Amino acid sequence: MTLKTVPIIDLQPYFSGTPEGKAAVARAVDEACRSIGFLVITNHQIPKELVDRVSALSQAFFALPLPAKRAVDRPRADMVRGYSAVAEESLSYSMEDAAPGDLKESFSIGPTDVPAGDPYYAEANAGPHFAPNVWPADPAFRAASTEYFAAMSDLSRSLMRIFALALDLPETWFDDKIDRHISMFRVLSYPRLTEKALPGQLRASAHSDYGSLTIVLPDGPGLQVTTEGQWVDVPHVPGSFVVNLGDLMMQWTNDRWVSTLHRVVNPPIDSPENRKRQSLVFFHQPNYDAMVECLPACQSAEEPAKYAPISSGDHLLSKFVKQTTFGGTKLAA
Ligand SMILES: O=C(O)CCC(=O)C(=O)O
Ligand SMILES: [Fe+2]
Repeated sequence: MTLKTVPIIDLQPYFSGTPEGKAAVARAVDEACRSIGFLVITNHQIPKELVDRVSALSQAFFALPLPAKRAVDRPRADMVRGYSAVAEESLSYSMEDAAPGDLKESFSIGPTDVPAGDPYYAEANAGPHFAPNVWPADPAFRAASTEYFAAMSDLSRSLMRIFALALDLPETWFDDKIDRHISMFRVLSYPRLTEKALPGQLRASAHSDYGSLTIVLPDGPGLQVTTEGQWVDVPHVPGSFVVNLGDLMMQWTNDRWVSTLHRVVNPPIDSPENRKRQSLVFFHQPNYDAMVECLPACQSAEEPAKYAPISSGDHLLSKFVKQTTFGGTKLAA
C-alpha cells in the first residue's frame, strides 16, 4: 500500500527503550520508508535552544552583504564547502536534466572533528570527503554549526538503529558503518521573490537525495514530495524534523524502501506567503569505505540483488561525476 501523505511519527517510544515501544516505532518507520520515503519526526531529543541558535546565526550570515559571503565561497567544484550564491546550482542537474538555477543560496560544512595525523582521513579514497571547512568570521556561527553537526550525527545514529530494527537486523548493525560518516550540513536560504521566476525555475527543483537519510528543518511550507504520480505537501509541523531516504538506502534495501522525488515550490509572488524561507538540511552519508550490498533480508528468488556492491564514498562520487557530465561546475546536494 502507498501512503498518500507523509506520516508524523513520535520517536518517544523508541527513546523510552521498551522492546514494544521500539518495535512499534520501527513498524511505523518501515511503512513510511516502503511507501513514501518521507516521515516527520517528533520528540527527537534535539534541544530547541540549539535549533533556534543555529537558525538565528544562519539568518545573520545570509543577511551579510554579498562580498562578505563570497569571502567564504565554495573552494572547488568537487568540495561542497562554504557559500554558493542564488541560482548557482540546480538540484535537477543530478537527474540528467539541466534546468535554470535554483532560487536559493547555501552554506555547507562537512565533518568537523577530523583527527590530525590519522591516515584513514588522508587516504586516496578519502578524496574530498574530509575537505577542510571554510568558516565566516563570526565564532558563534562556527560553534553553533559544529554543535548542530554533532547533534544531527547522534540523531542519524538513532534513526539508523530504528532502520536496523525495521529491517529485522540487530539494532546496532549500522553503527560501525557510520562511525566516521562523511555527511554534510547545509543551510539553505531561499530569498523572497522580487521578480517572476524563469519558466521551470523553483526554489529547489525536483530531485532525490543521494545518501542514507536526510534530516530537514524547514521554517515554513513549500516542500513537496511525489506519491502515486502526484505532488503532495510535506506537513509543516513546528518543532519537528522532516526525514527522507536517499538513493543509497534504496539501493541498500534492494528497492524495498524508496528514495522519493521532492522539490521546494515558489510562493505566489503577490501574496503574503512570499517570504524568505530557510531550512537546515543534514545529509547523512556512511563511512566512505562502508560497503553497500543489497541486504539479504531484502532479496528473494523473485527479487534477487538489483545492484552490484559499491562503497559509500564511490556511490557519492558517482553522483558528482554524473552531474559534471552536464557541464555543471556546481554539485547538487
Ligand atoms: O529546503 C527544503 O525544505 C528541502 C531542500 C532539499 O530537499 C535539499 O536540499 O535536498
Ligand atoms: Fe532534497
